Amino acid sequence: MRTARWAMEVFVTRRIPAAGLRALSEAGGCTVQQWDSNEPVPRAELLAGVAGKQGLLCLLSDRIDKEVLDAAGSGLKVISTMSVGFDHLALHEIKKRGIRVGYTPDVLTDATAELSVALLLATCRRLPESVEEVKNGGWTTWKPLWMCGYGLSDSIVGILGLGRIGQAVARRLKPFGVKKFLYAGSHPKPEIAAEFQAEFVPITRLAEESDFIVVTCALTPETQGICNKDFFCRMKKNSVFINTSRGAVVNQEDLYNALVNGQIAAAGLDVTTPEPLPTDHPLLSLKNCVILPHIGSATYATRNTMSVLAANNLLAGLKGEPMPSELLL
Ligand SMILES: O=C(O)[C@H](O)CO
Repeated sequence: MRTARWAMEVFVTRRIPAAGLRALSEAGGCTVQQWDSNEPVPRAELLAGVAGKQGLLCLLSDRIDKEVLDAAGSGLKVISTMSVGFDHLALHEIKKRGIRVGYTPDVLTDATAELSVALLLATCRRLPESVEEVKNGGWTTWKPLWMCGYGLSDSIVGILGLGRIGQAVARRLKPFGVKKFLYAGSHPKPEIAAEFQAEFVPITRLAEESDFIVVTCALTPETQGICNKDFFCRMKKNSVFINTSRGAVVNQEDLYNALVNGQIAAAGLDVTTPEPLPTDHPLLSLKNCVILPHIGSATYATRNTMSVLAANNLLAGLKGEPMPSELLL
């Protein structure tokens, strides 16, 4: 634990990039208490740490629910999450208490879109499997029918959730020769979709017609488990499924069955339920499933910028000023 002298009190739930902590300490006027570790704050420490604080800077791995809000007490004014996702925050309880929320959209869009494309290519061109074959002696000679996968050229790409990250993915995939973009979501976005000549379709059609599906939607009650048995059954046998949003958008048992039964060709996941995925999880036994440890936004520059934005959101909220990125509840 590290403590510095300020007038308002804030709790920071993890070791964050130095730039973010510096932004807090240079602003003056607060006392910062931090769980100064790379590992998540234990629940008991979170409940104790937040007690009596006016500000909370948290991460997507911290569940901020009624229990935490009660432990904080009525003085808590601002919650600033160093993430664009906010499904870990009990927004209904937060709103009831009049607490303001800051988050970090935009600054991680490029990094996350880049990782989505990397994961898509790694999955459809079987990169982890191929690297493994080189190491284990499976590479005996050049073979016409060996390690073949699927390419983007002339393909149909379906984006589930054409938000900031979905658009940035489409923008990056277009030069690979994608024939057509489809998108599904809560409503059509004709002006945005025009850039990619993307067609708004029901999710069932997205599943049926896409060669590649990239999930970039937010996790909400509406999207929870939306990629389920029915969805995977509709997908083409040679199609590839990519998820860089939140694990809970996918019914993982249904995905496992789709991969094992050859209903779809492959899947690439940067997000799972739970995180971390237990090392004996069935999905990890599949060669046609590439799993990354939620590294969408993990560039040094992006994480620095996220931490500074999270700090600035917190400070602005504490001062009663407009936040650089406030989540409107
Ligand atoms: O919600 C977020 O900020 C992302 O998932 C982090 O990569």
